[in-house]
Amino acid sequence: MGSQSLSRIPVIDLSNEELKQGTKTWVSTCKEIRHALEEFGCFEAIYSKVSMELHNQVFETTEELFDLPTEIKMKNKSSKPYFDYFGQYSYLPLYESLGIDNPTTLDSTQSFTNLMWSSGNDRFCESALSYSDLVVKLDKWVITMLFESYGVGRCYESYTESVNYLLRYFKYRAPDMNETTMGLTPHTDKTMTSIIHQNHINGLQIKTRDSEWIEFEPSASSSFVVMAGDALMAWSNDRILPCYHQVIMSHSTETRYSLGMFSFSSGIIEIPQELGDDKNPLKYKPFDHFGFLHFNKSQAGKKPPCSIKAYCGI
Ligand SMILES: O=C(O)CCC(=O)C(=O)O
Ligand SMILES: [Fe+2]
Repeated sequence: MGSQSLSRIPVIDLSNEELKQGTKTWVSTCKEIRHALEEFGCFEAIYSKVSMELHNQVFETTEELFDLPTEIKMKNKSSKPYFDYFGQYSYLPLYESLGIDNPTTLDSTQSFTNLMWSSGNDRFCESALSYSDLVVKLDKWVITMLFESYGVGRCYESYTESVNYLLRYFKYRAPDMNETTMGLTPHTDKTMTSIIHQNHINGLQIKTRDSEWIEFEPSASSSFVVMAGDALMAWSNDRILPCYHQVIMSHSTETRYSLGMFSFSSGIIEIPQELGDDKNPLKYKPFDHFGFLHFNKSQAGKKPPCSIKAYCGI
């Protein structure tokens, strides 16, 4: 494992109202996104549509959520793998997390809120909904530009029709003296994309291709880390490698709260023919994304070094 470095991941400003399809800025931003994902598996997006006020409201209500009794939080269950409550792990004592499936719909956000607070919590529900709406727009923007930069804009419609978003809330408390500082062990996400946003406490580290760990330091409160997941690697025929990351908490700091907007396809992901050629034939069969999540959680999925290749590699 390499040492921690001061270098940074690419920063791309996606706040620009002028960013219209077909303009010069649009074309150059498409290239920047593709380059960042191919070289780093991630980038920092500046996205000021999430205002300071919404940022504050989201993190205040996140704190209220984690302050609920554990048995209430454990009611967050799902038949989908990775969509339920995580926490109370002896090897990860700092970490806890909850998820809202389909967070851009009032029905889902409201039913999650009512499950957590039987007498309701309008502020939580409203901020979750407004936040999700904006971050899903950011994700769709990134996907549009990425698909376009590969000349496969035709795939965008069918992908977005089947996309299933999951909003996860994370808490990492500061470690006690002599306690592990590991917030989350090194991993890649099983998603197409993951968009992470945090409060003022750092901890997310990203591994570069040179095996250096970079600590993510947001440039602003409107900073988001956009990461490629394993499914995007397969979709891109290995042009994009997934972002390897971990969370490490330093001693004597406050609690870190973060939010992740995770994208999954509820259908079959087809690898665009255009992303293969004679030298690089397609390396993956069309695959069922949720089938992959189930495989990854099974005993068989834990053995291979790369579970997506084991699941649908050719
Ligand atoms: O909290 C973070 O910054 C990252 C969370 C994460 O990597 C995950 O849940 O997959
Ligand atoms: Fe992750």
